[in-house]
Amino acid sequence: MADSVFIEGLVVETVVGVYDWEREVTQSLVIDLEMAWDNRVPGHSDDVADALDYATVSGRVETCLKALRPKLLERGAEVLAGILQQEFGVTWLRLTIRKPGAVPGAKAVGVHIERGAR
Ligand SMILES: Nc1nc2c(c(=O)[nH]1)N=C([C@H](O)[C@@H](O)CO)CN2
Repeated sequence: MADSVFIEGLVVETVVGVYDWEREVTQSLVIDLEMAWDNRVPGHSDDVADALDYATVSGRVETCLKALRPKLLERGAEVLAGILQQEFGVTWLRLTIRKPGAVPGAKAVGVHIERGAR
């Protein structure tokens, strides 16, 4: 089953970073997320209760990162993956967190993680 629900380019403003100055400001993170989901069920019922609601997930991602204020992008990614698996029942996910402007000369830097099995 190769179905999925995705979120692309979700911008979240939060405190993030390992350096002292970074703990005093907010910076933008850009989230891309793909989550395995059987879309046949909502495809037949036309009921959002059967779907993985990308609006609800987006809100949870934003709330989590704003509260977490991680030092490392890896920490943000790992915590988000756990929430998606435990709270939303996502069995497999691929998550990218980009930190635009973190390295002068690079468009963005960041991390990719993949967790679970399809
Ligand atoms: N693999 C990582 N490397 C670095 C991170 C990170 O989150 N993961 N963070 C920093 C600093 O916070 C940097 O973004 C400040 O510009 C450095 N390396």
